[in-house]
Amino acid sequence: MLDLRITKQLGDFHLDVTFDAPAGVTAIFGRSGSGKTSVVNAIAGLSLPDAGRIAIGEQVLFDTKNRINLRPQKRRTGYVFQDARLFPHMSVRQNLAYGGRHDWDRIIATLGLESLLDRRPAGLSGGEKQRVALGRALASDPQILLMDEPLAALDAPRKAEILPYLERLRDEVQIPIIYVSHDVSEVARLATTLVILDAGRVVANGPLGEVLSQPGTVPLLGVREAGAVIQTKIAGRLQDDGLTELAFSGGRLMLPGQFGKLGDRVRLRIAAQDVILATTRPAGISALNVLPVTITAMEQGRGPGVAVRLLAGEDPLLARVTRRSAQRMGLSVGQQVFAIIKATAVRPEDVGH
Ligand SMILES: Nc1ncnc2c1ncn2[C@@H]1O[C@H](COP(=O)(O)OP(=O)(O)OP(=O)(O)O)[C@@H](O)[C@H]1O
Repeated sequence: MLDLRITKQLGDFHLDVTFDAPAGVTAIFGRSGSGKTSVVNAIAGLSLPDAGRIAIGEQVLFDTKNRINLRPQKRRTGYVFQDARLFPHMSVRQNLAYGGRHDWDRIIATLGLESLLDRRPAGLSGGEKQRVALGRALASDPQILLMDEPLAALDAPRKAEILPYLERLRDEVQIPIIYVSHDVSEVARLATTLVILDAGRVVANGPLGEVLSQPGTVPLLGVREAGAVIQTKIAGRLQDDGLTELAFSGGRLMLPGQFGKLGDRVRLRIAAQDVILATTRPAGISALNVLPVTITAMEQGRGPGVAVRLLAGEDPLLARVTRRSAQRMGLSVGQQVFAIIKATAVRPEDVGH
């Protein structure tokens, strides 16, 4: 567990950040200039906070009160940057060995590096280079992995290619992974914990599903990007229709596509704008997914929209409706309504594991 509490003045910019990061992926999300890189650099020891404390488990990396400031080399951090920064004259095998020899075979298997070992970085795709950079960072046996926008330089197909490796890594390694990103769909796919920064401060922080379903996050994520993430399991297949049935605490959803075997876990992001609300169970509509839900919070935005937090079973969902609709329907907290999710609204990149 990372335990961080720091302040730093950078010109006119004041950074004042406190959060904990358990094992798994803690995504630090925020728009450009919100302070994400400054936080990661403080963990790595590349920049010195004015005050605060940074500890990983029992080990204190930095503490102004007790005058502790471990040098970067002593912090055992694995750092992966936006560009892979591999040594061009070395093979993949040599690049990995430069990191170290820790858990070598498992790292190679987890990141699918077997077939790349004898190649040089110049011959690798952007996604392959990042996998090697990640392997090199892990081979040094870090106690924390820091990833600063590792996919930002990749095009959509390369991103789609590398995301399953990152999902596997998240589920296999025991150390905290700090993942900086300004891409909501990436965060929704990977994060266990989400920290949202705005102008140098933490404005939301907690388990991913909880944070993403808070109506207050809508303006921070953007109205089109806002939406909840739910964990489901594959419960069935309708072969003829090409539909998969996913079960979660709130009921069952039918989605087009194949997402794995029966019983596999599937993580699904449902954009707030793709959820329609009805006060009575609708009949005669084409949408396949109608879930009984309870309204648990509502928040009016600056524009014409109202963000509505819903509970489907034990899982929170988020819907965005116009203020006019909310008034006309008489929506209020505690009310039982129906959420309608169009089967084709969930994009392939919003389905993960
Ligand atoms: N050495 C410095 N002196 C003055 N201001 C700085 C310095 N370093 C960073 N800043 C300012 O601090 C703010 C936060 O920068 P930081 O790079 O941490 O943000 P970020 O969220 O990582 O942004 P991006 O996504 O664009 O990388 C910015 O406004 C930046 O201009």
